[in-house]
Amino acid sequence: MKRSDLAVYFIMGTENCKENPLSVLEDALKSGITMFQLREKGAKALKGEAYETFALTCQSLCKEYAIPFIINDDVELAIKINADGVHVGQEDKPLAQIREQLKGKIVGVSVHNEEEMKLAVAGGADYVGIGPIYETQSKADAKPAAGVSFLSKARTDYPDFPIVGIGGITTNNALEVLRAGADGVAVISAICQSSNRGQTINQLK
Ligand SMILES: C=C1C=NC(C(F)(F)F)=NC1=N
Repeated sequence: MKRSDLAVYFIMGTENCKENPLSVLEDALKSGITMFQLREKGAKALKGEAYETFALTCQSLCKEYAIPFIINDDVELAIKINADGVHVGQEDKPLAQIREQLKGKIVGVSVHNEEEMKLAVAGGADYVGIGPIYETQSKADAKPAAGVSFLSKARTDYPDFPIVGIGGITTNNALEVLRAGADGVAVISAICQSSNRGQTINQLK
């Protein structure tokens, strides 16, 4: 994984799209996203066979565009379908165990403070997600918007570590996140709901 892979990190699940999620993903891939995370959450989340089939279809679309395909939380599925990696939160399995299970794959970790950042870096994470930077519509149990202050601090403490900002990021505030030191921005709604994804994605870079 290169730091530039984090430039426009699209995250999506079936709950985030009104249109067909696969056509949204293909349009986003055509429009220049640099990384994709399948984050299947919510009351109507796909489960079992349907979830795996959907994941495999997303994976093959990403492969067509040579874009890293990341699974949120589900380490077992990521291993089973040989995804390019996983993104995990603080509540998931110990990072050391995930790192062991996914040697050579991308392991991303959500961090919210200096202690979590220190543990993620020491534990072998390939990148960290910091947020929510702004108010988010996409995560029901999100912590309050933190702004860019912790992101700036993390960049100061870890000048060369891959960091992506997440939470309420749009074409209107992405630049602030990058100026604060993020390698890129993770986006759900701004891309899912865009009427011109090519333009939106260019304005996030
Ligand atoms: C809760 C999350 C926090 N950060 C990220 C990412 F942007 F990928 F780092 N993904 C998530 N699912």
